[in-house]
Amino acid sequence: MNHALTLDDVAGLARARLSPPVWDFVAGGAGDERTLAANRDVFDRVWLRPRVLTGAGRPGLGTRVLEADWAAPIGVAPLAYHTMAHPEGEAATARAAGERGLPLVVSTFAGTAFEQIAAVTAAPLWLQVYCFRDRATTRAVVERAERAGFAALVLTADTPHLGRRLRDVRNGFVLPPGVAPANLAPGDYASPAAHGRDELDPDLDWSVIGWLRSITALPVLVKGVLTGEDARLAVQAGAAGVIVSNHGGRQLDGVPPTLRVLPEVVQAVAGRGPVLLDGGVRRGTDVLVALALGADAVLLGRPVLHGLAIGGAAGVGRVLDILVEELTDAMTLTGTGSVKDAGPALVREQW
Ligand SMILES: Cc1cc2nc3c(=O)[nH]c(=O)nc-3n(C[C@H](O)[C@H](O)[C@H](O)COP(=O)(O)O)c2cc1C
Ligand SMILES: CCCCC(=O)C(=O)O
Repeated sequence: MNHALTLDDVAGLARARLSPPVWDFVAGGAGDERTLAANRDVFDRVWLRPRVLTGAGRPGLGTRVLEADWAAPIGVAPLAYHTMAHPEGEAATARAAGERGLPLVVSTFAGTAFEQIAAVTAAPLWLQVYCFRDRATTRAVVERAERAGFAALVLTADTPHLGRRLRDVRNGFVLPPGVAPANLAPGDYASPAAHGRDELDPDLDWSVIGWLRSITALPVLVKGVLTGEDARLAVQAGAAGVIVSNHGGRQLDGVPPTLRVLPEVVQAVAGRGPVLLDGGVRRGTDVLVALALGADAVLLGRPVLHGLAIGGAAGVGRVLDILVEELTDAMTLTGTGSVKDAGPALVREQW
């Protein structure tokens, strides 16, 4: 594990550890996986403009999001069933993130009880909310997370139903034995595709933000925003922030890579709350580019499950350490002293 020097190294090791259908469930995207590929390719089309002799010295990576301290502008994206990758699941992830002062967004479909997750980290925990047709189910999940000490809700808005993930269709993917949601009532969750088709509420509109705010005191962020128009509506509806995300290319194939739409979302939100980005972040320079184009922080998805697969909490720790070290390197070598110093002058499109 210690010879893994990049997140791609970790992915390579993880692939050998996971069964092919689980690997495909994690790695795959919707349709032809055009959006999945673009999320990464877009970072290759941007170059950094380093400033020299700035006197910036060793950079400070710390930042504040929703009045909480993060040791770096990097959090863990909501991912269903960490227990698919390692038996200790979200508890292992939370331990690794917590030891590093980094936040974790816990999925509605977490494989570990919220209370167990909260017990092992002092870093911020946010609950990702899937809104079910049965609002009582959603309400129970939200109340449980709030009681466990979670600090914010992240409403996933891009999933009126689960996208067409052809790898899973071809594999007839079902959850491995022993993997189930730990914070939902017992039920038949074996096929994410079937459950995601039948149980999620496809009729949601912006009033759901008001409803969530009526059942909890927690701030609500909206995840899955890809246009300036929706970013504006999110803030108007009472959202505390937005997450620019195409669900890691797993929902509609053909929507743009997140980095491309980040500037229009940042402009629309206009400082009225944090703007986070996920999708394809695999290197410290990717983080720095996202910050330069206006993100307050990024969330990391699949690499976290890769880390779990290769070594539980230690594996996730390795993934987070690599990204933090790479970001430190990139900030040092561009003369960027702090997160807030990263601005548009730092990047240039490929020419
Ligand atoms: C296996 C897997 C499970 C996911 N589960 C959820 C989930 O439960 N809720 C959610 O909002 N997003 C979920 N996502 C999407 C991630 O939060 C995130 O948007 C995406 O993975 C970021 O892209 P990246 O993997 O390229 O870093 C999932 C993604 C993967 C790969
Ligand atoms: C029903 C599980 C949904 C998990 C999810 O959001 C994803 O796989 O992208």
